[in-house]
Amino acid sequence: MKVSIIGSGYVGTTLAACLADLGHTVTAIDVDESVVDRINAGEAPIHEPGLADLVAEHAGNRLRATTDYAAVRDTDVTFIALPTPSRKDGSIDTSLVEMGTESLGEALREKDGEHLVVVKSTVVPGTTAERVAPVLVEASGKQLGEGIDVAMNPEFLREGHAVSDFLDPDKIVFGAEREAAFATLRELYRPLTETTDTHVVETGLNEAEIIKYANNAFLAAKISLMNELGNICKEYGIDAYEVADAIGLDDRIGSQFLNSGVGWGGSCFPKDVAALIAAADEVGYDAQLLKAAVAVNDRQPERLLSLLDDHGDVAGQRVAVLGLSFKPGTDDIRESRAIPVIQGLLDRGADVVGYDPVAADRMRERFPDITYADSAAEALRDAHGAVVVTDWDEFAALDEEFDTMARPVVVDGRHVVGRREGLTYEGLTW
Ligand SMILES: NC(=O)C1=CN([C@@H]2O[C@H](COP(=O)(O)OP(=O)(O)OC[C@H]3O[C@@H](n4cnc5c(N)ncnc54)[C@H](O)[C@@H]3O)[C@@H](O)[C@H]2O)C=CC1
Ligand SMILES: O=C(O)[C@H]1O[C@H](OP(=O)(O)OP(=O)(O)OC[C@H]2O[C@@H](n3ccc(=O)[nH]c3=O)[C@H](O)[C@@H]2O)[C@H](O)[C@@H](O)[C@@H]1O
Repeated sequence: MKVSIIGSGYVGTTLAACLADLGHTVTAIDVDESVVDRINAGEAPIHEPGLADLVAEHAGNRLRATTDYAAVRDTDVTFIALPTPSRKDGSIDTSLVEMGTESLGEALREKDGEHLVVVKSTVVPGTTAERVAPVLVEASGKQLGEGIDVAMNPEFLREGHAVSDFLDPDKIVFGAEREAAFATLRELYRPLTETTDTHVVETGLNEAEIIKYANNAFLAAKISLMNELGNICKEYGIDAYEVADAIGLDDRIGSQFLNSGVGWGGSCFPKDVAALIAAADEVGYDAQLLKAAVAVNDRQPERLLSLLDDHGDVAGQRVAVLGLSFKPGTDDIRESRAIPVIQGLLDRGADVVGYDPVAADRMRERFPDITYADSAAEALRDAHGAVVVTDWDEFAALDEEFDTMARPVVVDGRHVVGRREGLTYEGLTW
């Protein structure tokens, strides 16, 4: 099939490269010329394992990029993979999706034949039917079901595993109102559904939209629940990881996403949980459990720092922050727990030295005045304490580096550094 994709970020580029790999002809549309140039040059505009190879293989062949929305006319399906950021009150801002839809609709005015518009962005219930569809109808001059239609196909990929998650998903969700839209989506995903044992869920637009939020809210709340249990365990001197291993053996609980510690960050969990709380508020429901999940998450960085405080005042002392990205395998620092941790240390008057294998440059934009080390060893040297914020594998291998600390105290927020002689070790929940 001929597919166009509006927005070439984490989701759009992964979708574009993977659909090209599945045999479709794909046009990626982005307003950012540098993104377009990179894709056309066979380079991935974002870092994801396996993505550069796919872009290099298909660019100039089944994959091309442009800034020109007119390119959608030569395609059968357009995905909208534009950002849906949080507003100050937590609700999502759909203005980029609506602007993109308007440009798309205007371009489709001159197109003959059927066209399906698929919302890939994460949007609250009602967005596709009540915001995207009316803008599309108005801009294109066409009626739904008569030359044009809308569908919703949420994305569940994780950063750092985007390509493998897309090509081997647990489930694919199609939301639509008419059979023709479902048929197009089935055809598009056929190369995947025929070769993997993925489940396909066919449902309505609003249902597809909320399934995405329910998925993320469940996972975020699961981590917060484990953090709550972990905090209780810590007070009793019990290792919460032993407890998690045991409860995870119950199939009804499952062993994944039970890693307690300094909490969840990233571009999606915080934004999506806030958006669901705000959407619930709007329809008159007070989402108490989700609010509590956020409150527990917000508290973890301060709990980490109070464990460090127990070992002495850090004012005027060098303190190492190991890990700056929101999780290992990425340089993404959006909503990283390292941000409140660094801020908390600065508020205490500490002299902060941060280290991350890939995310230091990004964190430098947020905290230009702290020191950045080129290695964990350098960060630890002469430090009066260290906190571990990201579970990079290399931190598990640290050993003699701790001997160079002025005061060898480590507070581990990710259960990654081992206990060793000569080191005062504190686990956040163990
Ligand atoms: N990042 C992730 O891991 C996941 C994100 N999502 C959702 O997917 C959506 C997109 O997120 P990301 O891919 O992370 O965004 P992103 O910020 O990585 O990329 C967005 C791209 O859209 C482009 N853009 C902005 N306005 C445009 C316009 N009017 N026309 C064309 N291009 C335009 C930007 O230049 C940028 O390249 C969001 O709703 C997000 O919640 C869903 C699942 C996973
Ligand atoms: O909507 C999205 O964008 C995506 O959000 C998450 O993916 P992602 O944010 O890339 O990363 P995760 O691996 O889920 O980790 C999120 C945060 O939770 C933390 N986490 C994760 C697991 C765990 O057991 N404990 C824990 O604290 C991580 O350190 C990280 O800060 C979801 O896992 C994806 O399914 C979803 O598509």
